Amino acid sequence: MSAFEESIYKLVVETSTNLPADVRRTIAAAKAAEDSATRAGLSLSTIVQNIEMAECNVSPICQDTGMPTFIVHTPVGANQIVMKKEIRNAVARATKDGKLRTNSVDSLTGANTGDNLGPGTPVIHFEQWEKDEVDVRLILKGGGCENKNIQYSLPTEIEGLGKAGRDLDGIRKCIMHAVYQAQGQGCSAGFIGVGIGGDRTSGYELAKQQLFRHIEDVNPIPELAKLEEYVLENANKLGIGTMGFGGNVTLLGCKVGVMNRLPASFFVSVAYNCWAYRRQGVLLDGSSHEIKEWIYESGSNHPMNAFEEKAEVEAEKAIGEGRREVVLTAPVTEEQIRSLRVGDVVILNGEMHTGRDALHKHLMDHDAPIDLNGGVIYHCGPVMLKDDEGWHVKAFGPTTSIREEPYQGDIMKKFGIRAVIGKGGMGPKTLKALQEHGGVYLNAVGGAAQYYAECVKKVNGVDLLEFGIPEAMWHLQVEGFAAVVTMDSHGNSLHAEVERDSKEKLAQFKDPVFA
Ligand SMILES: O=C(O)C[C@H](O)C(=O)O
Ligand code: SF4
Repeated sequence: MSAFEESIYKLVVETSTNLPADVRRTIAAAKAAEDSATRAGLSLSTIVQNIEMAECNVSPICQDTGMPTFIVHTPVGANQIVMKKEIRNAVARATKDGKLRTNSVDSLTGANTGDNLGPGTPVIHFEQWEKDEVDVRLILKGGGCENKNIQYSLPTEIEGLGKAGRDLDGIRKCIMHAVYQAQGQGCSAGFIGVGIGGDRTSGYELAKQQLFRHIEDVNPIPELAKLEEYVLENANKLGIGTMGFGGNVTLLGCKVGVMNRLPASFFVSVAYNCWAYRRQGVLLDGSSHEIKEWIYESGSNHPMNAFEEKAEVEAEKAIGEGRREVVLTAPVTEEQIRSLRVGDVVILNGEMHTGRDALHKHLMDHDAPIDLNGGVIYHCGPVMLKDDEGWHVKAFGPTTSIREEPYQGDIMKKFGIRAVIGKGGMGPKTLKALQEHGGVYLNAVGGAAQYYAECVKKVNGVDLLEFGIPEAMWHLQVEGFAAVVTMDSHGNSLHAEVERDSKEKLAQFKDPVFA
């Protein structure tokens, strides 16, 4: 393997497994700002613990290792064709080693290429510069937060905020709304990059580029520096909180860039990134292609002090403060499920089955490959590796549940499923089905892929592997899998409540600020 390929491989592994110091500092500050006994506080403890486990296990922080996006600056005359080939080789190797999930899927057939290579993946942008070194930056931005990106075309009318004109105040309203509409579904607390201007394509690109800035930098354009500061301070007043559980911290960073536009267009493009803000970069020697320096301060040597004992003490404190903890072993009964209420913490033992987009669609008009009566479905596309002894779980966090809203209620009834685990919550159709059928929705901590992988004691089997590793139906024996009841069989939904409250709070930002 060439030195360039080796350096890129190191960059991929570091980006996927070790959150940089600036991100860690920001998350640690969020944790300090949140009452540790609340749902949001407990989730932040889990997140912190997960970050340290990922570094220690050299395994993905989150199971969704995102769309690998490289920005490469090369000296004039460097062979970019060879570099591109070697970047692709490094990505395929990192996938084979379980550092990246198999994330490249044929858009029409759904077939997974298995190595992250395919038309359009990975994304590689080249630029020449008049320096001797090669600068390679990588961002791994997952699908759940990517789905929460949003683009506004000014002037417009924004729900809760009224008219947004073609000025700084209109831009302010777009950004506040962008944070609101993400709720917890992009694994808040998140970071946003904003692109003002451009066309629809370059505007989004500019927004994503902002995510390469250092969290602690200050925007050189004074108006934009003020805007960033304003958004960061005020978005946290929306009360959405970590995972959309409600709380003091909703946004961890806001970076705004600007470019020219056509006279007729005025786009504000927002790229939403989850707390699992995985971006790193390397500066390579121009001739040896060895790593000279890392662009972002390493997360190693920045322990976040989340030792297991401490998280346990916090969990006990939370329970002491009136939160119920219920231990359940799957399969579960209707009676057990009907006794659960929003706010209860469920500790699950026994077998669970993964199922996401392909499986839900499939189950609508096919039989289930196994008996699901009293069963637990986990919205999760894990990272799995196979060796001589069989399959092993490498990362096991939840995926965004709302995508299954059209199917979930029907499938629960059809197969007698009693519990669904995921993140971000589900809508009215599922809530109604939970009530009629006797079911529960449990919210796990999004992105906490190492934390949950440790709960898996055995891989019992797999069905529908032809859907690809993330979409297959994995049957897994778990122990001590903790999740919070956020939708119960009595018609209560924490998600609906937080959305309602935050919508009311959004209205306080209606009046002009940057006149
Ligand atoms: O695909 C996934 O595993 C998760 C996705 O990033 C999500 O946030 O829903
Ligand atoms: S699951 Fe959450 S943390 Fe992971 S990529 Fe998706 S949005 Fe990010």
